[in-house]
Amino acid sequence: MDTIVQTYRLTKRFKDAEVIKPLDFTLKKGEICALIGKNGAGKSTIFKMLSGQIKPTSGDMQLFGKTGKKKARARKRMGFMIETPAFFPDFTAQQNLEYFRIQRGVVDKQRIHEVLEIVDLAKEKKKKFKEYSMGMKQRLGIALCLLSSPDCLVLDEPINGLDAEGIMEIRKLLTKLNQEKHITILISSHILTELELLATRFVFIKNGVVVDDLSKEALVDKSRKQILLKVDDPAKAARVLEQAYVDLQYQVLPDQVITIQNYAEKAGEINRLLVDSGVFVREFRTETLKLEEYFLGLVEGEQQ
Ligand SMILES: Nc1ncnc2c1ncn2[C@@H]1O[C@H](COP(=O)(O)OP(=O)(O)OP(=O)(O)O)[C@@H](O)[C@H]1O
Repeated sequence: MDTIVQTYRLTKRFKDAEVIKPLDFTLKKGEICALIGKNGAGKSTIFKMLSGQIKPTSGDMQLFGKTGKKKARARKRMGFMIETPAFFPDFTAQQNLEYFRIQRGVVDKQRIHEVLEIVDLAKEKKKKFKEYSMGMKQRLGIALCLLSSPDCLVLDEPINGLDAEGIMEIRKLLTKLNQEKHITILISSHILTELELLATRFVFIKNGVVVDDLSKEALVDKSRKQILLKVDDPAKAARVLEQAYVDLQYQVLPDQVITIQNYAEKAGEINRLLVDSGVFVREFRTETLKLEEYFLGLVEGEQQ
């Protein structure tokens, strides 16, 4: 079974507000899938529907290919960290995990030591939770998710508020879980750059709608350099360019501006070609597309 999550036209309405519009989403085995959207976009609501914490208003979903009652058993193969786990501040990390191990019916006592090793907290297991840094607290939360040896982790903003070192540690940990333990990961953030180095797929969400869904390769592609030119006759320029380059990707923008996405290395040649064809080129430059700005444009904007 290669599909871990599949939703079909899943929606959620709170009173008058439809906060998740019909959502068709697939999470494939082995992915580290980042759900990116600003606060209020609907990330937690999607995760809560997946975890069973809240009921969808309409639509359906399969977990590990199961629906109906079998879905509940399939859900046990997933570890969710949606809200900060309610650890006891005066308990040590080990005592906290022991409490939840019993509560969740995990039989193997040894598992506590295993998960503390995995999240690199074994040496600090006797420290009280309240003495932990933010990053350590988050890693303990992930350890708690791992107690039941899940095949998939769903983590809601686990690096929110962490410093650079904390973010790097979580990134290292999640990469290790994915590559060595073959755990599929669905993770959310409101900042693309936090997950840019970690995820293998990026799903952008705005006002409860998926506005883009890109592989890592496609994302890297979008961050390549582009050519920006300002000409007197954009239609003519476009004709000349299309004749010269069959697979040219370009956009004609307002103010007689044309941007070319996939030929930055041929900037000089393109400039010459246009001039030789009688196009008056007023401005010509290559620029690096600011990925963060581009995607902020995608996920920000007025709430509907
Ligand atoms: N229980 C609720 N009752 C009413 N509205 C809710 C409820 N839960 C969430 N919402 C609304 O649904 C929308 C989506 O919220 P959600 O928490 O899913 O967003 P998010 O992308 O996870 O953002 P954040 O990172 O701020 O949690 C928001 O407008 C929020 O106010």
